Amino acid sequence: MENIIEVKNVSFSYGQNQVLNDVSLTIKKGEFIGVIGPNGSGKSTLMNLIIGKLKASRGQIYIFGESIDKLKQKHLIGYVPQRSFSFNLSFPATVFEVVMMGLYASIGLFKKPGAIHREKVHDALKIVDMYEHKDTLIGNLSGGQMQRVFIARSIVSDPQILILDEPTVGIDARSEKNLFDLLEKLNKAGITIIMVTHDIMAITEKVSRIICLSGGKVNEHCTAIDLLEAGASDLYGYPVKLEKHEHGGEKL
Ligand SMILES: Nc1ncnc2c1ncn2[C@@H]1O[C@H](COP(=O)(O)OP(=O)(O)OP(=O)(O)O)[C@@H](O)[C@H]1O
Repeated sequence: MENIIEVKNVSFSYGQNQVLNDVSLTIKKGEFIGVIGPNGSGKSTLMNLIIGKLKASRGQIYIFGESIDKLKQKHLIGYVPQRSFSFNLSFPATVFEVVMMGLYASIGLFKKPGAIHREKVHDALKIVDMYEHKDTLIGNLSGGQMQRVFIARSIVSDPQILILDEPTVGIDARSEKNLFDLLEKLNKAGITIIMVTHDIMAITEKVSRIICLSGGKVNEHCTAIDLLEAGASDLYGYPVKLEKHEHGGEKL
C-alpha cells in the first residue's frame, strides 16, 4: 500500500517547550488511525504539523510524497478541529452556509458559488445525514449534529485524508456511535482517517492502528495498559500510572 503521510524525524517546540522530539511515522492509504496520549502530549500539535498549519522545527513531513510546504492541493486534506475552537456558534450561519465554507479555497472567498458547488454541499450533507437540516442555524444544533456538519464541511472538497481532533467530545453515546459509523463509511469509501481521541474503548474496535504519543515520542505498539492510562489521566486530569496488582488486574 502507498504511503500517504510520512513524518520523518520531526521535532517541534513552542518557545522553550519541546512538544515533539524526533517523531517518525508513516500512514498508508486507506488506514483508519487512532491517535491517543495523555493531555498535552502533542496530539493536536502533530495534527497541525500534518495539515501544514505549523512548521516543524526539525524534520520533514510528506503528504502524497510531496513536502507539506510545497503541497498545492491542500484541499486533499480535510480537517475537523476540536469543536470548542472551531466555530463561533453565535455567528448566524445556516448549516448549508457552513458546509459551503469548505469550498471557499477552490471557489475564492468573494466569488459566488455556482450550481455545481451547491450540489456538492447537498451531497456532503446527505452523506452525513444532515440534509434536512440544511437551513437550520448552526447554533441551534445538538453537539452530535454540529459535529456531522463540520465533517460535511471538511469532506465537501473531496479530501483523501480526513483528520479529526477529538470529534466525540461533548456528544452523547448514541451520537458518538453514529459518528463512528459515519467515519467507518467514509473510510470504506477510500478516505484515510486519522482521529485524535480519548475514547479508548471505541477506537480499539474501530481503528486499524493506534498511535500513542507520550513524552514527545510516538509509540506504535501501545498496550492495553497504555490505552487505559491515557484514558485514566484524562479522567483525573493528571498523569495516572497503572501498575499490575499482585493478584492480577490493574489498579490506579
Ligand atoms: N499555541 C501554543 N502556544 C504555546 N504552547 C502551546 C500551544 N499549543 C499547545 N501548546 C502546548 O504544547 C503542549 C502540547 O499541546 P497539544 O495541544 O498539542 O497536546 P494534546 O496532546 O493535543 O493535548 P490535549 O489532549 O489536552 O488536547 C502542551 O504543553 C500545550 O500547553
